[in-house]
Amino acid sequence: MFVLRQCLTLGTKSSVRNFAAATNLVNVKINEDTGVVIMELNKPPVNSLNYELLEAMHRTLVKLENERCSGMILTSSSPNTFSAGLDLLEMYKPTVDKARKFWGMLQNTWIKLYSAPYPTVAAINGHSPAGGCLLAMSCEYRIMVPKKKIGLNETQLGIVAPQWFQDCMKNIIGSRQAEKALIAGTLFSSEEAAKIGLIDELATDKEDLMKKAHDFMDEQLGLPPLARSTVKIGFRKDTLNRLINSREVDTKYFIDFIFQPKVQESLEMYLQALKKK
Ligand SMILES: CCCCCC/C=C\CC(=O)SCCNC(=O)CCNC(=O)[C@H](O)C(C)(C)COP(=O)(O)OP(=O)(O)OC[C@H]1O[C@@H](n2cnc3c(N)ncnc32)[C@H](O)[C@@H]1OP(=O)(O)O
Repeated sequence: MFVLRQCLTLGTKSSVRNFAAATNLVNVKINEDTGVVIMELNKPPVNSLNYELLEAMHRTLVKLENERCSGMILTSSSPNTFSAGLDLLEMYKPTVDKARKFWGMLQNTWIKLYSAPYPTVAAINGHSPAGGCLLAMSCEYRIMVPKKKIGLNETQLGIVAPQWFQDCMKNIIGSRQAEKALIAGTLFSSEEAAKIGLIDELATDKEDLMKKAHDFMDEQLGLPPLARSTVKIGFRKDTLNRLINSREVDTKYFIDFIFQPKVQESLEMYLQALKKK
């Protein structure tokens, strides 16, 4: 299988097709021979997750349900950042309608990604704070380049990671470690994240990252797909259902929270600090 994949990625026999995407916010390529898809986030400079990027991801995930997709590798075209998390401008002084639409699309995208039956790998080629960490945690396996940061740092911004973000972290690193990390809003270095199991493997560089992602994919493709996906969904269903059964409450909580003057103040200060950097 490994040799076959090397041939395919070296291009001798491979047939890689670009997915016709409605926008260039995501680059999507499917290997017609293996069915493995690479979804590359492409919203420079830092892949901040605004409505349009989330919609492009969601549209792709829906489309993959009808393609012969055997697995998906999620990565980024940015040299330094996997994703900077939610676009702060979506939360800073929005209208209620805009905030509601944005949050609904985030929920939609997460539900599709977290419940994808095929194997999913996050090839984390840069920083991955907050919503970026959520995307990575929603995949089944995480590989990361060295000396970058990952974590749910919301507390540090004066906001709170929603329950489903917290659940994803608990499911990966356990309740005690997650509680400490969430209260402090810890951003872990790649190396620290590997130690606590927030990421599964370290890679030396982008090339090694993609090689390791394909290696994991090869292992998964050797397993009976129905048994594999049944176990995966079994593990994830409580976390999924917790959000699916309370989407409206979750949205209301988000809106009530971000419209508080103190929260808007914190966001304004954080945005200014980012601009001054
Ligand atoms: C009850 C519910 C309450 C709310 C729940 C909210 C849940 C999740 C929250 C989030 O995901 S909030 C987002 C948190 N993200 C961060 O804290 C990361 C902030 N960014 C950074 O730390 C850095 O940008 C980086 C990712 C480490 C990359 O550093 P780099 O030096 O390469 O790039 P910068 O110069 O800092 O940034 C370039 C450019 O992008 C703008 N920007 C960065 N991050 C964001 C963002 N998340 N949203 C919007 N814009 C962002 C940054 O201001 C720069 O802009 P310009 O100065 O070039 O205009």
